[in-house]
Amino acid sequence: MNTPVRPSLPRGLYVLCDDTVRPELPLREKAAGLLAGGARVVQLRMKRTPLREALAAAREVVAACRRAGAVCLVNDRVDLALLSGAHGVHVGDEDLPAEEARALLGPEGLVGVTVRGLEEARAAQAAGADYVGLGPVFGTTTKQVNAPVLGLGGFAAVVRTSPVPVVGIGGVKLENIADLAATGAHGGAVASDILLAEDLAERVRRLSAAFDRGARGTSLVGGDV
Ligand SMILES: Cc1ncc(COP(=O)(O)OP(=O)(O)O)c(N)n1
Ligand SMILES: Cc1nc(C(=O)O)sc1CCOP(=O)(O)O
Ligand SMILES: [Mg+2]
Repeated sequence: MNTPVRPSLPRGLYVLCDDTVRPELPLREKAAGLLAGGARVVQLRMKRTPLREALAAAREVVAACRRAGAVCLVNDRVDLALLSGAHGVHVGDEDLPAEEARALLGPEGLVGVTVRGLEEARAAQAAGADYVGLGPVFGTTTKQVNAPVLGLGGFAAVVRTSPVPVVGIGGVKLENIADLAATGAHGGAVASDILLAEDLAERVRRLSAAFDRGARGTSLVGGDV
């Protein structure tokens, strides 16, 4: 009998396909732009889309991601992740607990968990998380976050000792993603810096390249990004 294999979370740029940023642009068009730019990880974050529309959007975006070979995670909703055939889910304090998300998804689903520090990262691992989203690394206007800004130093300190891969989130942009990657972060999650760009695909390309450069230790601080 074959053991189900859980996909691994690709390292690098992690994009939020978000309905709160530039809400007039449909999610499927956002996803098309992100995938055209080579996005390898897409999180579908739907905060204002009615449930049935959200299910339809999830099915469309997951199918597009699968055709492009990208990993698609649904934010908050394990039910939508299961119904749409997504690769997994991302949950935080206001969502199902990580243990329950893991139980519902089974061993083959990816589970990401929001954390604010090292102790929470350890707890997330014990609860079955594959990775943690740690933030806010920088200030963000996309969401009101009730937690202090970590800054690059605070973020790096958690990355160094976290038992699970860490994706940085909150105010991650072209001018700071290489430095974020240079801390050893597994990924950099970006919403507004991409979704507000005129050319989403081009912004994805530039952010991915900057992350990869930073991860290789060749970040040019203040240089050509
Ligand atoms: C990669 C990643 N990290 C953190 C979050 C935040 O999740 P959560 O705390 O559940 O807040 P909402 O996104 O649901 O507002 C995330 N979405 N992605
Ligand atoms: C959805 C989200 N969660 C955060 C957290 O710290 O938990 S920060 C954030 C917003 C990310 O958007 P942007 O890239 O536009 O700053
Ligand atoms: Mg959530």
